[in-house]
Amino acid sequence: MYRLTIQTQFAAAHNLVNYQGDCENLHGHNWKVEVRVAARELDKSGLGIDFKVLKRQTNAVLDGLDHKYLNKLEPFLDLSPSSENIARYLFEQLGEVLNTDNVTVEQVNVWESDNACASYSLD
Ligand SMILES: Nc1nc2c(c(=O)[nH]1)N=C([C@H](O)[C@H](O)COP(=O)(O)OP(=O)(O)OP(=O)(O)O)CN2
Ligand SMILES: [Zn+2]
Repeated sequence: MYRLTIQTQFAAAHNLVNYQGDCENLHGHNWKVEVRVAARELDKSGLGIDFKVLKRQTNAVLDGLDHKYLNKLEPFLDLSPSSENIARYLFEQLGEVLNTDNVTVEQVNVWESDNACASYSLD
């Protein structure tokens, strides 16, 4: 099995729901996003999936979050937009566009800061 990872980022505002502390107030982050996929086989170019495709599809999903107030977006109307829930949302959205017989989205890591990351994965 081959494993490929890309990194990208988005900026957005949010506030944690049902949370007591500073983070219940509106604030923002520059989230770094890492997407890891597994590929069973390589194509004739030796690629599991083109990094360009992986980045383009990821950025297309992130465009829906970039420079938005996450709490006001449909996926987070009834769900606190924590990094954990953002990671799961991205995992599910990316699975819909990237999963094939050959490629499987395995893990999404969402870095809220340089030292805090939440992940969602297959198991
Ligand atoms: N498990 C999680 N914990 C927290 C999340 C989260 O998404 N998942 N999010 C937050 C807040 O979004 C908050 O913005 C982060 O606050 P904090 O960790 O305090 O960030 P700081 O940069 O202020 O870190 P310090 O090291 O405390 O200065 C909170 N927790
Ligand atoms: Zn925050």
